[in-house]
Amino acid sequence: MNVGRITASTFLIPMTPKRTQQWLQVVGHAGSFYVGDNGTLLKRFCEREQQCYLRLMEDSLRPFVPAYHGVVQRDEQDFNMMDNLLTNFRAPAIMDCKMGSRTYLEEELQMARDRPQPRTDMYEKMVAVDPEAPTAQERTQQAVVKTRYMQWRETLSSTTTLGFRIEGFRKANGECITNFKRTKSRDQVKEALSDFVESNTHIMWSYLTRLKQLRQVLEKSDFFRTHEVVGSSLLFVHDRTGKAGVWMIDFGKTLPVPAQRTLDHRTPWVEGNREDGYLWGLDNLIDILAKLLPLT
Ligand SMILES: Nc1ncnc2c1ncn2[C@@H]1O[C@H](COP(=O)(O)OP(=O)(O)OP(=O)(O)O)[C@@H](O)[C@H]1O
Ligand SMILES: O=P(O)(O)O[C@@H]1[C@H](O)[C@H](O)[C@@H](OP(=O)(O)O)[C@H](OP(=O)(O)O)[C@H]1O
Repeated sequence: MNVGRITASTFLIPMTPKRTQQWLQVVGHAGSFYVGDNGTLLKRFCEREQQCYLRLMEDSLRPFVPAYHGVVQRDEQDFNMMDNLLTNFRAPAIMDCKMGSRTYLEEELQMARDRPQPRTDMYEKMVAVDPEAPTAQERTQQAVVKTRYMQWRETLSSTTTLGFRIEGFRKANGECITNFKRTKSRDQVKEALSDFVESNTHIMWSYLTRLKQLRQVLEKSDFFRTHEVVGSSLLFVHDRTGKAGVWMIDFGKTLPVPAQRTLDHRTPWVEGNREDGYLWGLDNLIDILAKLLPLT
């Protein structure tokens, strides 16, 4: 599904007479969401994502994902209905971190080999950041293949070196920052995280505690053990009342591995092993956040 990208925009759409539902999309494809009734969010239907949510509702990870409420139709299109994670926050700060050391599926790599489809939009996004990045052939074609673009994005940012990257955030004061394509080193990530939480140690502690709980649950989850989790994000939300939470979102590229196989999510990826580096990234994220706090 390619419905365009957004950098940051605000949707304040009243859905019920009783209460105004607030929602704001930090990053991701534009045009994929509607705000639903009673604190729900509708995301453009994706069967893979539906299958994941159905399984996650039965898994120990359930408290760490938005509750899933099935498929609904709007304007003759199907949507997955889930909880809007912003519902119980006031003017929240929101951050999207894309997890894992790889942002494309093994099957996408195979497809790119079998049927390469060079894209001009990705070439343009690439040269906008680094005019020197395209190869001579890409320059001639004025186009790049998607997996090559994704790999370039991974090495430019912290995806390859830390196993996660900050995609963007909105601070409690409404400021939106999405220019993290070159945020790569531990120090750069630290600085960005510190800016997001506005150096509030209470919020940092809350995030750290929640991430450690998530790690414990991930290490035991049947769902996680048996799925390649690619392009999924952690959504961080806090507000000025001191409330904070982190949830896993975006399972459009999360696939079951063949029966009898399992993943540990820390072993480095080599093509064929399906490893995604998710837990390695979470280890690094926890470590970086902990170092922002005194005496952890
Ligand atoms: N359940 C939710 N509650 C609140 N906000 C959400 C929820 N799901 C998604 N969002 C918002 O929408 C953004 C994009 O979500 P998501 O990653 O699912 O979309 P996508 O279009 O699949 O993204 P990508 O471009 O990475 O494929 C998130 O960064 C977040 O701001
Ligand atoms: O962040 P960027 O640099 O804008 O690049 C986009 C990002 O990698 C998305 O994750 C990807 O969508 P998927 O993860 O769904 O593949 C999208 O591909 P697309 O243009 O084919 O939708 C890319 O354009």
